[in-house]
Amino acid sequence: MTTDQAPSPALDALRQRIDTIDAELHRLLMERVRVIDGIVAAKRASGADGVMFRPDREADMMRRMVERHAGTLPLTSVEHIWREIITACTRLQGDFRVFIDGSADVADMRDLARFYFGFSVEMDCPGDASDVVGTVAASHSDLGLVALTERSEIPWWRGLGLEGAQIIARLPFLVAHERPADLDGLVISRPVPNAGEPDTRVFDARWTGLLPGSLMNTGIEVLSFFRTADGVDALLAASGEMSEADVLALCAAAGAEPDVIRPVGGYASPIDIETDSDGDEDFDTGAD
Ligand SMILES: C=C(O[C@@H]1C=C(C(=O)O)C=C[C@H]1O)C(=O)O
Repeated sequence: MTTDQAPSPALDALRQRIDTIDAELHRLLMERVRVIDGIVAAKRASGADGVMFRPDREADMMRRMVERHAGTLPLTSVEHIWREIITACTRLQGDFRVFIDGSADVADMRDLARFYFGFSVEMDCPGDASDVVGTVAASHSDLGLVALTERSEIPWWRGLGLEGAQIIARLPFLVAHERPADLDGLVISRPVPNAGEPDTRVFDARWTGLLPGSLMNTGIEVLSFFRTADGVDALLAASGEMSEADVLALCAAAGAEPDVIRPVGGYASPIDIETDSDGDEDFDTGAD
């Protein structure tokens, strides 16, 4: 018999405390769902239909979670628990599927989808990233998950647009050197009703010539690019405070003169949980 099985009043008392906490957590979860019922009614009354995810609200919730977190429970475990809760609560408002990009590593892509959208959501793989974009654009409220690679085999973002499928989130949202489900990806959906201004805007930009290295020094991030016969198709991310004209001017100053620049969505800025604004390592991510 191990010590653990030996009668110990102290251990019994602690387990009773865990049981009480679990019952309270469960009670609070059920109470949360009753509040969601009210949110469903309020959204219906305001005419909201289609995509029920509200990425800007979720980003705020996650930021507050990071701020209040303390102790040894890895922050990414808390994140995962909340992702399961939020997705379950969103599905109660209207069901949806997640279409995943078949050109990425299957295991990494499934991990990413399961981490953010839980284990009960239906997943499907219609093909490559372009197929995901097309399938989401033709859907009522489904989501797409596309892997971000620096150099893309296809300019899959050409099918995006603010009226159809667009970028609504960037993953992982909590950034750490080592974390579970760490594939870089973008979430795609049809327009989110009453969406706020994103921290970062994303553009489809095309120009003739090379990709100037100095573009990255302008504050613009090249999320991905595709080389055409005589130029570049790029997916560019810029601060939400920059206008389309600002982005165009920065590109031109760096030596790329886009003849096409189109907004294709945006996202809440991911949070680096290893380095706070002072540069201190503050959060336990569960990494070795
Ligand atoms: C509850 C809402 O809908 C969704 C579910 C959320 C949740 O469970 O907390 C948060 C944002 C939305 O993605 C909402 O819009 O507030």
